[in-house]
Amino acid sequence: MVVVLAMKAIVSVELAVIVHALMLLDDPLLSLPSTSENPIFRLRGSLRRHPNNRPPHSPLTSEPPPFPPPQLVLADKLFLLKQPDVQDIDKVGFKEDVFTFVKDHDMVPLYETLVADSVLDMDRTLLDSMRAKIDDELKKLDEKIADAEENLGESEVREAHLAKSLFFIRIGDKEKALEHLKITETKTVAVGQKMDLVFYTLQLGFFDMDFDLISKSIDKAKSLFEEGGDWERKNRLKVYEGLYCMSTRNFEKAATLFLDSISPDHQHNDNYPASDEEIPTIDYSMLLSDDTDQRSIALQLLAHACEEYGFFYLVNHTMPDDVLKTVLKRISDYFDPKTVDERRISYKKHPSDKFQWRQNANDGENREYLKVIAHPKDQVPSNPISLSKVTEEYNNEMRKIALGLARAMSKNLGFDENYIEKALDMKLGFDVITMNIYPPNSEAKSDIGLTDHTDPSFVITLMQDVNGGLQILSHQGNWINVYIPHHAILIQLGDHLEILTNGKYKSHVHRVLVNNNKVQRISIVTLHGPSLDKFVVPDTKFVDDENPQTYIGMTYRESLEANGDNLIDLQSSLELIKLA
Ligand SMILES: O=C(O)CCC(=O)C(=O)O
Ligand SMILES: [Fe+2]
Repeated sequence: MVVVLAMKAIVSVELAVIVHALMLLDDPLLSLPSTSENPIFRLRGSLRRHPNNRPPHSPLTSEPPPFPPPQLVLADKLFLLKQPDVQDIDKVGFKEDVFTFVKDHDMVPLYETLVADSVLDMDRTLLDSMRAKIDDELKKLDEKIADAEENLGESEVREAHLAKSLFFIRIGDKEKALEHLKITETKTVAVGQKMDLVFYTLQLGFFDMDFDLISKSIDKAKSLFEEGGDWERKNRLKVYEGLYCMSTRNFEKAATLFLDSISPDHQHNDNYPASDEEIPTIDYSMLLSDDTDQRSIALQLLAHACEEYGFFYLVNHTMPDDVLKTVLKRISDYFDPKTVDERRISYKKHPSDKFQWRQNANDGENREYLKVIAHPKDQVPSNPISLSKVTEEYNNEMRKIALGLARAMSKNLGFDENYIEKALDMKLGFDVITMNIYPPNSEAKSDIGLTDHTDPSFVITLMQDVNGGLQILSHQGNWINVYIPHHAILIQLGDHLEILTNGKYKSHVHRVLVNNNKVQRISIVTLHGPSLDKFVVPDTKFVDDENPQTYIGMTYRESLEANGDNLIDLQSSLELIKLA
């Protein structure tokens, strides 16, 4: 009676919370399936997620296992059945549910235990029929494995072994399931698929609260992620780890993990409808990979994202987690609502072309922001504020990423990899960081955090603390809600890449909503520009009879001065640069 003994051993509040937390993630699981259909397949992909919240457009990924695992619903009912304070009338219902589940999934080992514990009555005919079905099914699964091993490819062999592992999970035979998951692992190459096997193991661990198995599996998953892995699986692991933390009473860590993995329901605003269309995801590590196949897949995906979208999420990049965390913390401290007057006074005293600070709460804009020059070094003011060191570190890291993208894009455009760097003279590139907080530390006067605009520069990189509010207008004219996966960077192409490529790679309009003051959000937006003196004009390579030159040339400085109070203001002047 492993299950029930383990259940008893657990402090009731914790188990109830854990199982109910799982259930909250997917309401349909509250009722047990009443058909003989295998819920593992029926519920595949049922993890409630933002529609935009999908793995990269990468052929190397596949669907992870269902979440939450249906067996945990069974564990919940079994637990409630054993509680003295649960009403008898409710117990009758739970007993029926448990019986149906056991019967539908041929869970012979659990049935025998429940009969021995007088929870269920013995029905010999049922037991024999379940055993016969298991034998029958195992025979078929073994035949499939033999056939795959003899006649088919590696992926079919893996699939056949996985099917047998899932069968043992379904009938609740933990030992055999673990044994067979190990065999399946030896047939698995892709990191994502290896992760999925760990998720199945975690499901087994949570079913009977096998803490040793759970913690070993979490460690294993984490080390697998060091080899790569998509963000959705990483999010999923956070939920599992959060549950584990709850069961060990580490509630603070659990809360952080849950919040990190949550989807941004709060970001919708009925007055500014936008779709949840998928935004491409590019794996930076694949762009730099030594494996030529991987690199070429990543380059193709990047070319598609640049031409068809003009924005994408960058994952598996090189921005260190601690640098991002520190900069976000410092910005949050800096925007302390109690010190807003100090900031106002301080910025009156500073050169307005080196810093710009504003607090706007009006119909057209509702944000507080600080803009600072981050590159080249001789432009960076001797910054008196607490942020200078962290923004310098952050920008050093982000510059490397922007230059890495410049190299990849140069190749995609048919040039050698230094092309963009030279064409925009990025060694002396003018980088400005804008730190935004929405709504500002005063009541917002409208829904608009930042109104529709495009940005000058080569690319714009954006990181943030929470999702919510940013919308991008697609080239097809639809507004799309942006949901940046945890720790990913949103990359947007800037006006000057559009000018250089004569419109092949376009910048795009975007805006920020403040969502009725529901969520306060910090973003760090860097415009990685050409050097101020670089004359930027469409390259002749992109100009021919079919594609006449559509932009006039001017230096970056002239383009920034054309439409702003000063350079740091960074207003787009694309409309002035565009030929009719
Ligand atoms: O904060 C955001 O999400 C976007 C900000 C932005 O577009 C900008 O600062 O140019
Ligand atoms: Fe912007």
